[in-house]
Amino acid sequence: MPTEASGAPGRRRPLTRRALLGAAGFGAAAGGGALVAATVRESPAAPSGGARATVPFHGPQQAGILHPRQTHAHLAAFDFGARTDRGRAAALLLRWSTAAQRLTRGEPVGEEISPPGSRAADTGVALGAGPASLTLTFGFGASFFDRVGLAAARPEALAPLPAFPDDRLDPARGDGDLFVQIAADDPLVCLHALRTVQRLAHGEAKTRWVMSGFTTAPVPGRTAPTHRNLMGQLDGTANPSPADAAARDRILVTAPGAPPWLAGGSYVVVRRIRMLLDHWDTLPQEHREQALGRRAADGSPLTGGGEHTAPDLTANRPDGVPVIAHNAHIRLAAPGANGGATMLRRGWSYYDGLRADGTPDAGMLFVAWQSDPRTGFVPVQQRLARGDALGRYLVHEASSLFVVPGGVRPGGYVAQALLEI
Ligand SMILES: C=CC1=C(C)c2cc3[nH]c(cc4nc(cc5[nH]c(cc1n2)c(C)c5CCC(=O)O)C(CCC(=O)O)=C4C)c(C)c3C=C
Ligand SMILES: [Fe+2]
Repeated sequence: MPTEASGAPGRRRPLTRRALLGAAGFGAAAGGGALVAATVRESPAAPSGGARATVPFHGPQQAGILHPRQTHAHLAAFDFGARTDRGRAAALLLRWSTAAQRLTRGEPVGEEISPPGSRAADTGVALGAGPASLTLTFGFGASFFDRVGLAAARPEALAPLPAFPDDRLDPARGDGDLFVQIAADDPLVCLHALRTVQRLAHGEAKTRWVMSGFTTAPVPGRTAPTHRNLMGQLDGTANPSPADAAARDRILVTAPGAPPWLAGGSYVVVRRIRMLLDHWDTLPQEHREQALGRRAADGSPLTGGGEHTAPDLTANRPDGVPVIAHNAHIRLAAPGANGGATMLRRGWSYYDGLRADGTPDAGMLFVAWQSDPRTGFVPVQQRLARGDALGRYLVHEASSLFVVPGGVRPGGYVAQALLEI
């Protein structure tokens, strides 16, 4: 077990890196110097493609936001234990950052950064399989700031999401002090990273929930193809392009007044949205396409063109009825209908077997990134919840909002500028 906490939970006190490296539950196990050396060691040349492909952990943004979606993901939230304080939280984030750096290079995470009492370091389950574009992306729930004694630093945009009509949320599968999104193009690499993150949280934070998702494997020769969700729709067509600077400003926190720890960060909404697939699958194709406003085969809008042709929301049929229905999903969700609301939707499908009633427990792990949820997700979901034709076949079962700090520089750790102020 870790030694006693270095301060009472919530107590605010100056925190130097030296103090951090001596913090309980970390320094005792690792020895600060060895760990710092490990965090600054530079990566070997990145191999390219498939299992050997790497996405650097360090950079101006955390990896896993703008990078094309990998095929496997675990989304997990953690709650701190009773003894947590700012120093212990910083030590955990240093452990996690060190592990993330190593895992994303395909290197083992050795015993030397394990907290005392945690289970054995690495069973080798993913040996030789990765890093397969592994990314680990860390975030904080609103409760994080209270738990570490930094309530005054909690961003206003991290206010709880409003209640939406017809939400059927399970609190045990939402929120949490800490969040991690782990994604990779190999399922063993992905699970190994989750198990490592859990191991390194030992004595400090407990897993609150985990949700696991998947999408189609990349098609050779096609770059970042739109994926099909479990309703059979091409999903992601109208996403903002991370290559577009104006769009990036709506995905990442780039405002000059943002606190340093948040610069280049983002806010992520995570929702478990079950699909009533047994019902949906029996509907005539025309009805399914009307509910969305796009054709199933190629994702083109019902007003014509190809997948990336802009929908004509003013077009009417000869009888005066709009070609894209008043309650079609893409009409209600469009930025133009929601004050310009923009978000990068980057979710995964899930299948968790059958429910007690024999229907599939399947749907979408909706993951949306934005610079401010109050002008991103919230207005869009408010509109969708009032009458989206697709919504009849969906049940929102879990919901979370996390703030995701900016990127990590070599030798640093996630949210260092917040935790060492
Ligand atoms: C609040 C935000 C949104 C939720 C929740 C949401 C759920 C959801 N969406 C689909 C399938 C599709 N959505 C599509 C487009 C689309 N969806 C949103 C927002 C939410 N969706 C936006 C902003 C847009 C883009 C609108 C536009 O500008 O045209 C599409 C069309 C293809 C695409 O652009 O991605 C599909 C398909 C499901 C199945 C779902 C819940 C499970
Ligand atoms: Fe959508």
